[in-house]
Amino acid sequence: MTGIEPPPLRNDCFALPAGVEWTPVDTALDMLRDRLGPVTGVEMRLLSQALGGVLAADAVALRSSPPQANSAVDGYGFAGAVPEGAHVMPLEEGRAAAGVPFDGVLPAGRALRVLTGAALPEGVETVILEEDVTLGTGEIAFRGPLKRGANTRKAGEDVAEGAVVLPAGRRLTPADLALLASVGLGVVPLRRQLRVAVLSTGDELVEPGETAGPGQIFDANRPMLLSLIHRLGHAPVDLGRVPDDRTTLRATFDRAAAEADVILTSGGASAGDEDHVSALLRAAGAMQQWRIALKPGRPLALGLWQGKPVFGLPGNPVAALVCSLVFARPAMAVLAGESWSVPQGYDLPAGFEKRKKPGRREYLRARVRDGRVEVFASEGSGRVSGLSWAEGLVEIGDDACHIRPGDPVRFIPYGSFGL
Ligand SMILES: Nc1nc2c(c(=O)[nH]1)N[C@H]1C(S)=C(S)[C@@H](COP(=O)(O)OP(=O)(O)OC[C@H]3O[C@@H](n4cnc5c(N)ncnc54)[C@H](O)[C@@H]3O)O[C@H]1N2
Ligand code: MOO
Repeated sequence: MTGIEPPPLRNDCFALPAGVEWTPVDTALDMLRDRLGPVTGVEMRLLSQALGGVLAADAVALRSSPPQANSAVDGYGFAGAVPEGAHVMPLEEGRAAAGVPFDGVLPAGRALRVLTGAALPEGVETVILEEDVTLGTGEIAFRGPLKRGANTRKAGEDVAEGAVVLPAGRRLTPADLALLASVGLGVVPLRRQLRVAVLSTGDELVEPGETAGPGQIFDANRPMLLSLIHRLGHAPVDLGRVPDDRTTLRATFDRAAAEADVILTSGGASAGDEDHVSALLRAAGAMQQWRIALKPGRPLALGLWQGKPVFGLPGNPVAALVCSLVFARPAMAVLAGESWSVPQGYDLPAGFEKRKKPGRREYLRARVRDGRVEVFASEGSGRVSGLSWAEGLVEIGDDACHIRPGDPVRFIPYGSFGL
């Protein structure tokens, strides 16, 4: 499995259905899900280096967990159940501890000292908690009833040997590492990290911290997109700022295609005189100008540059983030070998009023206060402060046209998008 590389993407993978003027968000998402696939190779990695990696194959338990029946408490073990009432049992010499099993068979009617995690020796089926026992000389006294199997854990009760514990496409969490370790997996096949090139376009852009002249603005999208990619578990490749000059942009695209698996650009995505991203992709013959029934984020240019998918995000920072979260995030996940996931939202009462055109999905910057969804004061797509003010997005459904305070609306926390 090591070193296997998947095939390149087909040239028409971003083509939208013919005859649909404004494509609904869900149709566009279905298309991405169906037409994209992993583009990254596979390597074996130690569990200690596997956090955040994407499983390239189902993880199968090498052994049951727990591997044998064992005690859930510190106490005394014996065979069978005991009825209600007082009981006295003679104590067997020795004990069973985790990792140090009792070497023998416990005769019926006798009790043995057992500690938490100890494999149950033959003859022990039930354990009584030490707090419920009076210890005498060579015997214990306690009260029933106790069911057979009380305070014990069955072999394989968590996972059976041979069971699939995690599916291919899973991005590993700290809890997943515990699960894999518990079933004996010390090495796992993981996808190589997806490399995502990020570049900003526009003559007006200046690096934050530098001196900006009149008419110039600081590049806000690049730090946002680079850190987003990092958060999503991919490897960001910073290709800097590119002026509105087609030769330089072409050279930067060539570099991006050589150094990365996917290219994210911002700015120049629509069809104006200086919209060089879409112009270049169009000239390369593999460009789709998506017309998605979505606000913000109408102009989204998708294409392939030397076989590498390009997401031409709109320049307005709010649209750039929304398009990244709604489209680029799931697409990059699939390219990285992850399984498709829909960000989990919560229906909560609106703390705002809004009218909108039906037939178009809208995402507003939002946060939850006192159980109600608040939205940012402005819907302006250049208002970066609102992105930072928000703690998530509220998704206003395609067909909604009038939201009144108290109506249920879907709030999707940034965390559900992986931020
Ligand atoms: N005639 C039309 N004009 C526009 C339309 C339209 O449909 N018809 N759509 C508007 C919408 S909606 C958006 S969004 C923008 C997207 O245009 P571009 O992707 O071509 O982006 P630019 O024109 O290059 O920039 C838009 C805006 O964003 C600022 N910007 C760009 N990059 C950055 C950055 N890295 N950091 C911060 N801000 C950035 C740029 O200065 C512009 O103000 O088009 C509308 N126009
Ligand atoms: O993409 Mo524009 O508003 O839709 O910012």
